[in-house]
Amino acid sequence: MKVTGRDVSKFSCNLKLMKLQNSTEKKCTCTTFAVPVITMHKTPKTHARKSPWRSGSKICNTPQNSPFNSRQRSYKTIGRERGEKITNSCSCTASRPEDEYLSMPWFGMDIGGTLTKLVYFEPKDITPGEQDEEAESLRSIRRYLTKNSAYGKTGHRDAHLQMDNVEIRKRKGSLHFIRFQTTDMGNFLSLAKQKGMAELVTTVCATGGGAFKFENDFREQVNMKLAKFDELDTLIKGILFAEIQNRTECYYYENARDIMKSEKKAFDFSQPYPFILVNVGSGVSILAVYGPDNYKRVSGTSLGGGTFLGLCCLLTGCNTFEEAIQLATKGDNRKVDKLVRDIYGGDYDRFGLTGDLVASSFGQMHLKDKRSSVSREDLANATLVTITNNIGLIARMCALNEKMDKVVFVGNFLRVNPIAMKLLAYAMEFWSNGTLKGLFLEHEGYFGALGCLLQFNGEIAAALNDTSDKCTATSQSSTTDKRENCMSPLDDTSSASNDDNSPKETQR
Ligand SMILES: Nc1ncnc2c1ncn2[C@@H]1O[C@H](COP(=O)(O)OP(=O)(O)O)[C@@H](O)[C@H]1O
Ligand SMILES: CC(C)(COP(=O)(O)O)[C@@H](O)C(=O)NCCC(=O)O
Repeated sequence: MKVTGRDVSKFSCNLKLMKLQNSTEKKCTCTTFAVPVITMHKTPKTHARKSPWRSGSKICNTPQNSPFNSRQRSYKTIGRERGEKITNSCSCTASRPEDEYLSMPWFGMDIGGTLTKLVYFEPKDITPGEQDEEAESLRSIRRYLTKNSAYGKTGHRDAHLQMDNVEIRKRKGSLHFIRFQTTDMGNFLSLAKQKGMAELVTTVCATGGGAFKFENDFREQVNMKLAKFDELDTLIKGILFAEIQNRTECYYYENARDIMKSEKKAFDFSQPYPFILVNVGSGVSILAVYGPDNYKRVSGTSLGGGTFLGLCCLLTGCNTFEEAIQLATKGDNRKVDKLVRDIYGGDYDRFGLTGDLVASSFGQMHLKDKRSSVSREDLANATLVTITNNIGLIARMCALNEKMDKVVFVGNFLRVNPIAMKLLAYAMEFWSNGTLKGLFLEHEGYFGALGCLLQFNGEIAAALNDTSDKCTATSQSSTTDKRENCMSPLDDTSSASNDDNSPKETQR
């Protein structure tokens, strides 16, 4: 699946910079600076674009050894090129990371508990003039990232997820989706250094727990600062952006109640709200989403993708997620689990529990003879079914509690994992008597990184000023009161809809 972009000009997004890395102001003597994102939307379409990634021209007299001078493109130049408002002011400081984001390469990074996800924007509208002026290291990074599909020990580019014809900050290009094991961060940093990234990039937009954990490593090893964004904020922004870009981003399983026959079908997710969002990463976070900047974290469980992989490795001796899934595909959980029929001899009719339902996960494994007859494949399958059913159950309870009828599952646990997706689709539909729908998204685990990259999108940031969403708070809680718990204060419209908990559609 290669994705060709749709018009995203109406997309609005409100990412919050969690903590500005460079809190010490770097004084400069410049007299002008560009207001980088605020006025982007006022740029006339006809405005001539010049080379946006030329490096070297300086405006701020920052110290020689500062990462803000030689590696950064002039703010003034950037502003003029992009038609941004040039403000006469002496208050220019180099402490605003948003200024630095303007220079290419553009990345968004989600450093998760298991995998690091990197989304890279490759400009495709480079003019010959720009090409001449482009720094060689920038060109070679672009070539390296886009021509290869494997990097270092564990890096992979998911070429099938590439998004073409995407417009970000008035640049047309492609988005590339790259992942590597978070445990391989040391190698990634060495590679980044070796490829000259450290000379070009001063600030990386990052999310996920690793944005905090590895902050010092980035600074010390490659002299890069991390501009940190909340992983749940960026997750939602990334999802909304991908949905707008890609008509077939969202899908469901038709005939979900018959797992053998259920089939993937596109779902129109253009009117998404409200919905339950289940992010199955190493662990699981469950959100109730009411609007682009209006959500709360309603639940979570530590029994997630990491649990599946960990238990599978323990039980089967496998070493990779792909191997675990392959084993699970060939196995049969019924040899491991205790079914209703193993206990009742058939169905438990009174409460609608059919005989083939799992009554007790791994419930046969206390018996020596049963233990000796199960295969690695059966154990892998039972592990997958156990973890997936548990996630499905919690998600369904959350949907019931929030009175929502759509449950969107994301996260890399679903990667190459149709068994889990079909089981989740089944669980949503069957246990709700058809009132709940399980939905899935093609870019599975990349939304956090994508949401981070969208910081580069001038239109989106500019839309912040116009949008009726007035959510600005950054606190997060997991209590059940929506008002207290909401990530952002609600404006009148959204609070009205919030009072009514019914799963009605909210216009985007
Ligand atoms: N190549 C892989 N290596 C390790 N885990 C993988 C891989 N592909 C999918 N997974 C699954 O995805 C989970 C991580 O999902 P992800 O959304 O990236 O979460 P996190 O942000 O916590 O790393 C793993 O726990 C595992 O179940
Ligand atoms: C701590 C996390 C948000 C980290 O995200 P992840 O890297 O797992 O995607 C997630 O693992 C989680 O929500 N765990 C469950 C915690 C709980 O509610 O019990």
